[in-house]
Amino acid sequence: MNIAIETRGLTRVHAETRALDDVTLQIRANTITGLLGRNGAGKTTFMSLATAQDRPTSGEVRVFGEQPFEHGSVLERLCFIRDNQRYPDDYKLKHALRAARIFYPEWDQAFADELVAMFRIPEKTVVKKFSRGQFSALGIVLGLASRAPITFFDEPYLGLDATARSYFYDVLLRDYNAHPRTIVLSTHLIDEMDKLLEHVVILDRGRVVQSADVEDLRGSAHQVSGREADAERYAIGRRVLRRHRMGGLVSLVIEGRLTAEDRAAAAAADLDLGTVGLQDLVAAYGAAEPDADSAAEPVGEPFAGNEPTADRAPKEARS
Ligand SMILES: Nc1ncnc2c1ncn2[C@@H]1O[C@H](COP(=O)(O)OP(=O)(O)OP(=O)(O)O)[C@@H](O)[C@H]1O
Repeated sequence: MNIAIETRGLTRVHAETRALDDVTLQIRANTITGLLGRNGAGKTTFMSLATAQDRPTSGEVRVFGEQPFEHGSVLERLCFIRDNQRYPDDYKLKHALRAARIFYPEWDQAFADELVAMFRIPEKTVVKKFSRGQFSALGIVLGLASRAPITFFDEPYLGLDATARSYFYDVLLRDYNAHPRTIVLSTHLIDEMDKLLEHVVILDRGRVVQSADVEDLRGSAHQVSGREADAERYAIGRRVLRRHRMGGLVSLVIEGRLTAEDRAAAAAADLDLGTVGLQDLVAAYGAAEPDADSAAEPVGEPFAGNEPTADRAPKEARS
């Protein structure tokens, strides 16, 4: 397996906050990996450390086998598009493109021009006067046209309208297929990006609670719904990741692959079985706050007592 990024015990502490806490993981080369997790989970911190924009408190990060800090040959292969990127006051589109052309060895100007036209990025306005969506679009142009071997996007869609977001997902996939490379992106729009992601790393309060291929994750749980008493009986002895209650009905996200016995048990109890969406799985693994309120958890009510813990987390997350 070709590894692009590897961390061991990576930790970043700010005063009282463990922004990243003993993170050991690997990100495969030539995959699109989603960094998922609630606000403050440590996603930006992870990207800042991997791109040498910040230093770990302890532990280490290796990018293409090297420590990135002050390692020019590694840094020139990285592109980090931050959601709050700063540009010089007088910078216009052409200045940002010119700087990118100098900085990124694989820069594709024709592709950048195509993207600028599609996103309708203004040429005469200084970047600091851009709308939020135009600002994000500029980041996307720089990130994609850089063709950097590893490109990090930190919530690249902020302010983009639905048409522009859909265009971004399409063009990202098209360009990634034509020019395979490693893409790491943080997102809260899990349902929208579901089809883009091959691997996900779910962070919660600075720790990795899941690092898995999306296909494996999808198969790692199932959903059962029906009358509450019947569903709860089915759940006895199984680990319930999420509960959604609707009147006398309940829908449970249950850890574990569906077996023939599960199907028989569900059919006997007149329960419906279904697959679990990535959003629900992430909520189950990455946002399982026992007392999170329902407004913060629109997909359902987390089940107290079933919060993922280190001994329940998968092997890779624990190692
Ligand atoms: N420079 C800093 N000083 C103090 N605390 C910080 C600093 N940078 C990050 N933190 C804290 O570290 C934690 C992780 O922050 P981080 O920005 O990595 O989260 P995130 O997952 O990217 O969040 P979001 O989804 O809201 O962007 C947060 O609690 C944040 O307040």
